[in-house]
Amino acid sequence: MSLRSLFKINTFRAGLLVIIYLVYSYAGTTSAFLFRYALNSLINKSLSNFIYWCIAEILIAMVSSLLLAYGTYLFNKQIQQYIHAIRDKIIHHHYQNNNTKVAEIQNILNNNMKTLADEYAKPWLIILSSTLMIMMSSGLLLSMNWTLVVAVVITCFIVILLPRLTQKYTAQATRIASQKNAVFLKTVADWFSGLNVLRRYHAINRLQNVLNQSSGKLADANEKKQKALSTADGLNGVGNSIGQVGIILWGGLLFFHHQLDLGGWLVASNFASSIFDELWDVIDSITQIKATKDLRTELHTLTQDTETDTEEDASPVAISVKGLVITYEGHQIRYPDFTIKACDKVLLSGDSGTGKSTLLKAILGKLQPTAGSIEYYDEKEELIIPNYRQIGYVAQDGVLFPDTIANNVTMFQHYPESQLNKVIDSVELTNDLAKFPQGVNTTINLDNLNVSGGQQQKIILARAKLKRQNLLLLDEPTSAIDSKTSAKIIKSLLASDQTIIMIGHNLLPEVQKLFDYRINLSR
Ligand SMILES: Nc1ncnc2c1ncn2[C@@H]1O[C@H](COP(=O)(O)OP(=O)(O)OP(=O)(O)O)[C@@H](O)[C@H]1O
Repeated sequence: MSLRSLFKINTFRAGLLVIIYLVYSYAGTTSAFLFRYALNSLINKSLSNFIYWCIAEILIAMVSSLLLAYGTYLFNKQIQQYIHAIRDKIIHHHYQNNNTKVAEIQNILNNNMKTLADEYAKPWLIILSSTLMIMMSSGLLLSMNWTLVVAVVITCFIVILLPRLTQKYTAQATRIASQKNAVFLKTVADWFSGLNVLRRYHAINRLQNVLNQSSGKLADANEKKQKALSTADGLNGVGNSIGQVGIILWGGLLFFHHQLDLGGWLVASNFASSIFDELWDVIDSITQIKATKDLRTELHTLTQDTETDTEEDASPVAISVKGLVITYEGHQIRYPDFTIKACDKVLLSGDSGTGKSTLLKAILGKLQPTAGSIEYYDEKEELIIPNYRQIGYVAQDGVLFPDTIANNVTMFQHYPESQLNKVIDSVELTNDLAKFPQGVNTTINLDNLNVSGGQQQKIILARAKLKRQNLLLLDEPTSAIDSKTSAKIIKSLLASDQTIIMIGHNLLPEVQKLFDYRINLSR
C-alpha cells in the first residue's frame, strides 16, 4: 500500500497524469496571472488591451479546465485498477486462510477499499496538483517581488505546524470507526441470516435492540472520527486565515511604497490566497493519508503471499487418537483412545452434545487439542503431517453456490458426463433432477431456495463422492432424507475403499450393520 505501487500499476498512465497536471497547473496559474495585465489595461483605459488579455485569460483557463477533467478521469481509472489488484490479492489471501468471518471479508473488500480510494489514493492526487499550483504561483510571485515569497514562506510554516497537533488523534479515531463498522456489519450478517426464524418467533424487539446498540456505537465512533477531522480542519483553517490576511497587508505596503502596481497587488493577493488554499489541501491530504496508516498496514499483511496449495501429498488414510481433550471456553470434552485403519467404515454415535461434530472438526485441523494428539498415517502406514484439504468433509450445514447443480457437484472441475451421472445416481438424485426442466443444469437460487433440504444433502454428498478423498468425514449427511433412500445412499457410500467416519442418528439396524464398527461417545 504505497504511492509507488499506485504509480506502478500503470506506469505509462501515471507518467501521463503527472504531465497533464503539470500543464494544467501551469495553464491555471498563467491564466490567473494575466488578470494583472487586464486590470492594468483597465486602469490605463486601454479597451483593446483589456479585451486582448481577457480573451487570452479565458482561452488558457478553458485549456486548464479540460486538462483537469481528463486528468481526474485518468486518475480514477488508475485508482480502480489499483483497488482491483488489491482486492484480487485479498481474495486470494482469504481463500488460503479459512479463519476469517464473512462480515470481516465484506468490510475489507467494500468499506476498507472505499476508504483506501477516498482517503489514501485521492489525497495523493490533491497533493500532486496542489504542490504544482504552489510552485507555479510562487514562481509568479517571485517575478513580481521576492519579499512576497518570503512572506508566504513564513506564514506557510505556521500552517504546516498546526496540523501536527491533531494527527495522532485523527488516526486513532479513524481506526476505531473502522473497527465499529466491522462489528456492525458482522452483527447485521449474524442476525439477518436468521431473519425468518426471528419472524417466526416474533423476536423483532431483540433484533432491534441488538442492531440499535451496534448502530449506536458505530454512529458514536463516526461522530468522534468526524470531530477529530473537523478539529484538524479548524486548526488548518486558522493558519490559512492568518496567511491570507498577512499577504494582502504586505502587498498593500509594497503598493504604497511603489514596488507593486495595483494589478500586481490584486494578483499577488489572489496567488497568496490560492497558495494557502492549496497548502491547506496538501496538509489535509497528508493528515488523511497518515490516518489510513493502520488500515494500510493491515491490508499489506493481507496482500502478502500466504501458504500455497499443497495438493500433491500428505493425504491421510488412517488416524490414531490418544488422550484427546478439546476445550470450549472452559468446557472440556475428553475422548477415548482409538485407531481407525485404512478403509475402515466407522459409525460415530453418542448422545447429543457428546462431541461428535467437535471430533470431526479436530480431525480436520479446525480445532486445536488442549491435550493429547491426533496422528495421521498415509497409505504406507507412515506418520505424516496432513494436508487438511486432502480430507473429505460433509458438514451438517453444507455450502451451496449460486450456480448450476452440475457445477455444485463438480466444483467447477471437468469430469466426463458419464462419471457425473453415475455419482448423481449413486446419491439417488436422478429422480429429483427429472423434476427440474433444466435437470442438472438448473441454477440453484440461494435467495429463494429451489432445492429441498434432502436434495441439498444429495448434491453435497455427490460432490464429496466425486472428489473421492482417502479419508472422508460425514456429519449426519442424510439427516434430511427419508430412511429408505438414506439407507441406499449410505450403502453406496460405504461400498468405496475410502476410510469413512460417519456421524449418524436413528439409522435403521440394517444400515448400522454395514459399518465395520462403531465408536460411541458418552459424557
Ligand atoms: N463453537 C463452540 N463454542 C462453545 N461450545 C461449543 C462450540 N461448539 C460446540 N460446543 C459445545 O461442545 C459440545 C459438543 O458439541 P458437538 O457439536 O461436538 O456435539 P455433537 O455430539 O456433535 O452434538 P449433536 O449430536 O447434537 O450434533 C456441546 O456441549 C456444545 O455446546
